[in-house]
Amino acid sequence: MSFPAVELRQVTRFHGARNTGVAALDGVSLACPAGTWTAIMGPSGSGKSTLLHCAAGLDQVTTGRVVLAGRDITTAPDGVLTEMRRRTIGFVFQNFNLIGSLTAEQNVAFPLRLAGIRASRKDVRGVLGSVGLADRATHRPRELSGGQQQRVAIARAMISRPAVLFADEPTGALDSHSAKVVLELLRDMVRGAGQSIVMVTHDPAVAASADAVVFLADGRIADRLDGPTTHQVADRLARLES
Ligand SMILES: Nc1ncnc2c1ncn2[C@@H]1O[C@H](COP(=O)(O)OP(=O)(O)OP(=O)(O)O)[C@@H](O)[C@H]1O
Repeated sequence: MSFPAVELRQVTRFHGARNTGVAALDGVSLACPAGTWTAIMGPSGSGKSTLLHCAAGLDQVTTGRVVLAGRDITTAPDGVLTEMRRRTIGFVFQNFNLIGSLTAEQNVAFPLRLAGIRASRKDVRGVLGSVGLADRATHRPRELSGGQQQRVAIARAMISRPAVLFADEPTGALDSHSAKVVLELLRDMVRGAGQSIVMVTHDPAVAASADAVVFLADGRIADRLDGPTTHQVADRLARLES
């Protein structure tokens, strides 16, 4: 892919009236190159979730443009966005968002089924195997630990080979060992398959797994670190929060 995975051009997102409302994003321009992992950080209320939602086409910008995997989605109709959600982008959330009544393998196959594609059992088991859960294929979410559930969610995102994975606090509900496993899987997606990740996190150690960290403050990009260390990230964040 020669174009950025995600590009925001002069994006604003107002909540409420334009003059009196809150500018959750206020002139944000950002290009995340294909095959890279970008972390979004910033104080509470700085616009991280809004940025993720606008970039993924889950929320509409007030002004500016959003280009996702080379396609301008700013005013794309619902049908196009739905299609992109099924084929081009994947999501991993803090609380896993698995379907409780389905087994691990049924959860993994679910997005493809929605897209009218029948995933072979071999493919589904293969992806579950790659996240270390080959022996848990027929377990339901309640029979799995938090870390295992998040690995099922990652397998579900991997099976359609999305160009861009959006992750919202993907390790927020996990212990440190499970978090490490999940971060290694995300790293494999970027390194092995050339996929791109845009991730919101509050945790400097998690952000340091990314290739770059973009810091927001009051809806604007306030800082950026490339090749970050945990210490550098914590230091920059503390400056923004002080
Ligand atoms: N639906 C909404 N209506 C009005 N204001 C909103 C709405 N959604 C978000 N905001 C405001 O926009 C700003 C950015 O919110 P956002 O959720 O993007 O921040 P955040 O950085 O993700 O925060 P946190 O770290 O606390 O989750 C905040 O001031 C918030 O109050």
